[in-house]
Amino acid sequence: MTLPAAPPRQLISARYLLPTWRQQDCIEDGAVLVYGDTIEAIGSRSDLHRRHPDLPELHEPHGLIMPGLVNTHTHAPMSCFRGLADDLPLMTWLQDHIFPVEARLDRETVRLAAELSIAEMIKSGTTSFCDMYLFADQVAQAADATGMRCWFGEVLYDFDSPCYGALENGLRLTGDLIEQYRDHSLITATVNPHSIYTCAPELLERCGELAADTVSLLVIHLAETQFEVQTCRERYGLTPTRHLDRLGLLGERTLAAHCVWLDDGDIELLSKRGVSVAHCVESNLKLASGVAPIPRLLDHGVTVALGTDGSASNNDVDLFAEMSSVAKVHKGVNLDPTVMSAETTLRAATLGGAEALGAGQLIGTLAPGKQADLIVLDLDQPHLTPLYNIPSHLVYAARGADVIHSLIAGRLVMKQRQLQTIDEAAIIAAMQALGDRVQAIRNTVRTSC
Ligand SMILES: CSC[C@H]1O[C@@H](n2cnc3c(O)ncnc32)[C@H](O)[C@@H]1O
Ligand SMILES: [Zn+2]
Repeated sequence: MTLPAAPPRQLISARYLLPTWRQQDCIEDGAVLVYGDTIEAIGSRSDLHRRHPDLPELHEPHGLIMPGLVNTHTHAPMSCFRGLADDLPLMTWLQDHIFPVEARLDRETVRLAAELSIAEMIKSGTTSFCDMYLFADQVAQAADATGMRCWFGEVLYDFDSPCYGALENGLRLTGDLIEQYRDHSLITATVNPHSIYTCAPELLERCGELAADTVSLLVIHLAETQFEVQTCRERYGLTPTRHLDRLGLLGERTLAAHCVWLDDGDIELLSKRGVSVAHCVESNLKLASGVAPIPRLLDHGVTVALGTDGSASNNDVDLFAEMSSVAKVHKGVNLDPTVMSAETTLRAATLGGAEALGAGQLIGTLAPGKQADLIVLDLDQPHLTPLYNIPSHLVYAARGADVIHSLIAGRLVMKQRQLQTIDEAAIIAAMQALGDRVQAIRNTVRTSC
């Protein structure tokens, strides 16, 4: 499918415009003036109409325009393993079920499954995602073909990879991908050591050096389970966070996924070093890993963003569902309904995500000069009526399926819930066929064990 070009100048307008995560910033009968991939102006519809009377306009009289959501931790191709193994703790799930089938993955599967997740993300309001996986160039190609904004990286660990074979090749591949995508406007390559329990200290150090030398984001799973903390203490006498710090990996371009098991010293260290946290509450709940101390991290000034993790541990990539879970879980575990307010949660899903990816100047809010990454929701729905407070509805009542239009860098990638850059029916049919092949692989793996 060829990508439709963005009209040079267009007006997107609706009943409400929420340019940030704050109710006080809401503009009634608002509009966004888009010039190419950039926001030229935001304001009242009547004012922008008066100044630009003849522009093409996408108007939703019952709609809400808001920033596109940012999913900061995904394994997009894991959509092909959705529902394959559930109701297990992380290490059993990974070692006995996921790693064996991943060892037989190929490029075509990764490409198809990544595109399926991108379709699901766009249909639920996400306009940017940060992905770690095998055959990661296929994730980048899927993003490129569909017009999605993406940070991606090839996973690095001590064992051989079905993608690059020996580790040395993986480090070289990562460097090459960073160079290859350096000038791409929507896609950025990152450095991705999997975790402290799959990467030896030497590998972690080399990843830190590569990220520093190439000024790249370093993404890692950190302190996800009690098992990880215990293993790290036994092996290195340190918590996972202090272990990474000793190896020089904690800094402003570090994005740590999960961060469930942190002590006070770890939290202070993450704050001091400027590390951002990708909070994946639904995956952590489903794998029974625990609940990350997000209110305490926020109190310490840590940038908190949201991630869904892969579709095999969530089991979807819908950030609206994630926001609802995030806001409620922390109230429940802290016995305090004031923590993780709707506005705080919405910030984490938008500007927090952008900041975690080093793109706070580019995306995450709607403002002149920023990229035109925005979504439009249909508010004319029973579950969104009446309306007193927009962040409240977005976090506690809205669903991904309420998103009707989506623009990424000024390009309309979904119009009236029809994907414009993806042949949705074809992808679903292909994935159904692939599911049968994955099942066959799984049966082979099981009988050979
Ligand atoms: C090969 S890229 C990513 C790698 O991580 C595995 N994975 C998926 N979810 C998690 C998680 O929550 N913690 C640790 N590792 C995870 C995935 O299966 C891939 O192997
Ligand atoms: Zn993960």
